Amino acid sequence: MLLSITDLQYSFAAAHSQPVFSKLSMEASQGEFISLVGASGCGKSTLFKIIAGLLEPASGNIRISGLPSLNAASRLGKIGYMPQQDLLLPWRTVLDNCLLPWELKRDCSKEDAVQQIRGLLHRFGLAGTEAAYPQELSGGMRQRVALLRTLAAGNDLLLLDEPFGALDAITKRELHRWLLELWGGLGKTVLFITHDLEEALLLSDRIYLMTGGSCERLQEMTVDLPRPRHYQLNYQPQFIALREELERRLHESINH
Ligand SMILES: Nc1ncnc2c1ncn2[C@@H]1O[C@H](COP(=O)(O)OP(=O)(O)OP(=O)(O)O)[C@@H](O)[C@H]1O
Repeated sequence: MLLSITDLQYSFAAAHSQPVFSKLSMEASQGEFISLVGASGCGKSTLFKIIAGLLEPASGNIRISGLPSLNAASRLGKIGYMPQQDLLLPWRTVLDNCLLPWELKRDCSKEDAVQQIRGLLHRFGLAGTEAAYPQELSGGMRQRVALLRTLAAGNDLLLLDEPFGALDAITKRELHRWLLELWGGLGKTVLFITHDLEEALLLSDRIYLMTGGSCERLQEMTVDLPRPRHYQLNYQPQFIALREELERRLHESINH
């Protein structure tokens, strides 16, 4: 198992007497694509911040690659994390933004790092943008740069928090196609937060339904659809049935 979380508990400061979650368990295998869906405020982003090492849980275990559970400081930098806002630095070019992970690690020469980033820019359909500044790019391009920067850190586990949430339907559709192709060739494990149920079904092997509060084992749904997947799948009866089931279960879990 690449990621195994057991009995996680977390509360923000005293103002919130209720824990965000009190006994949360979940897991992800190497190469799996997993979406997390759930009502706004149920704790999805908080869970990502804990896994990434930005927040320390009150209790519980987070094991990565079967190693003993690490504290937050030791997890920091070992997991690729793309927060909801792209956080590209406006005063840096695309290339310099993408070099940030290398600047933190300096695990190879700068020339090698630049060459690697140029290869990725090409693969991400961003060739020719390396000298541009983030504000000169479209929303879809910015998200691809942010994802590239997350990938450039070289971690096996990627946490993507609503990466396409703010994009229009057509751009989103293009990025789905692109992400499916890219992920197919990378062997990375992805945890993906979304409010878009069709997006979750199209991309994922499994979906966790988060309710927050005192839930124990998260409800999950296996997306048993063949790969490679494409958008036409949305109109097929098997997909529509899964969408109905997911919506029903989500509704039930929220009103439980
Ligand atoms: N820094 C903070 N201090 C105090 N409470 C917080 C903080 N960040 C989040 N919360 C609270 O914790 C709960 C979970 O928030 P979180 O952002 O994890 O939810 P979410 O499921 O990601 O929501 P959304 O889908 O709207 O992004 C919410 O009740 C929120 O108000």
